[in-house]
Amino acid sequence: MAQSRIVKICGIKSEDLLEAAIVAGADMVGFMHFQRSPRHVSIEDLAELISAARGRVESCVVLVNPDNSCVAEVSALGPDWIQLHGPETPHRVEAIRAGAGVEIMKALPIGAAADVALVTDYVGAADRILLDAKPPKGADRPGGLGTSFDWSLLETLDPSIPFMLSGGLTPDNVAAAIGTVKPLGVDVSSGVETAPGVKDKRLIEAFIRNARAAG
Ligand SMILES: O=C(O)c1ccccc1N[C@@H]1O[C@H](COP(=O)(O)O)[C@@H](O)[C@H]1O
Repeated sequence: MAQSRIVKICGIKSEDLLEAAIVAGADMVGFMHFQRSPRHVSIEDLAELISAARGRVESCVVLVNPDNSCVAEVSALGPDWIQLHGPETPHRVEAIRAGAGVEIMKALPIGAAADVALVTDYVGAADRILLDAKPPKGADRPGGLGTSFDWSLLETLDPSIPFMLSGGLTPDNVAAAIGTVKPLGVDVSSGVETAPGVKDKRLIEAFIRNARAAG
């Protein structure tokens, strides 16, 4: 039987919103641990959120170019996944994966055909690939900016590579994204918020409903 499309709601900061995402049918939730993000949560809050998610929905902690002590501290909390959203090389991803003992999702920025060509370097280094919009020069963070990229760039990607899609997805465009790109899953943060870092239950429900309806 074909696996249904994975829907990830990222940047959750409270148990209330975690509960809303679970009830709405999310497969995966993401928690940011990156000081410059408006969705940053502390290690103490991560511990609470991961334990509240355990056995109900897959949890994923998003880190940006973490050092080994950060990876150890986060993996000790027992998330299902760590998402690496910085400039980590394939070699560094492999090293983190070997030491962390949790599955690793590697986010890769896409802005041009040359970025698509780099994706294969990470296949085998990470357990899953996430393709996100390349941030503009001077952006203060590498993701969570609510900007999308030209999905037609992915026409040159090896079709045997499974990947999740993110970058500027919203309840209004998620069905078109799924129809066009046919990703393994979709990931959203800004598109289910009313302001940076402020998630909205109704937008979360609408995103999941529209993603499921797209098949
Ligand atoms: O959300 C952030 O602030 C963030 C900071 C640093 C790295 C990644 C971040 N977010 C992730 O970016 C993608 C796309 O987000 P959006 O839907 O375009 O807002 C997603 O995985 C976020 O969790």
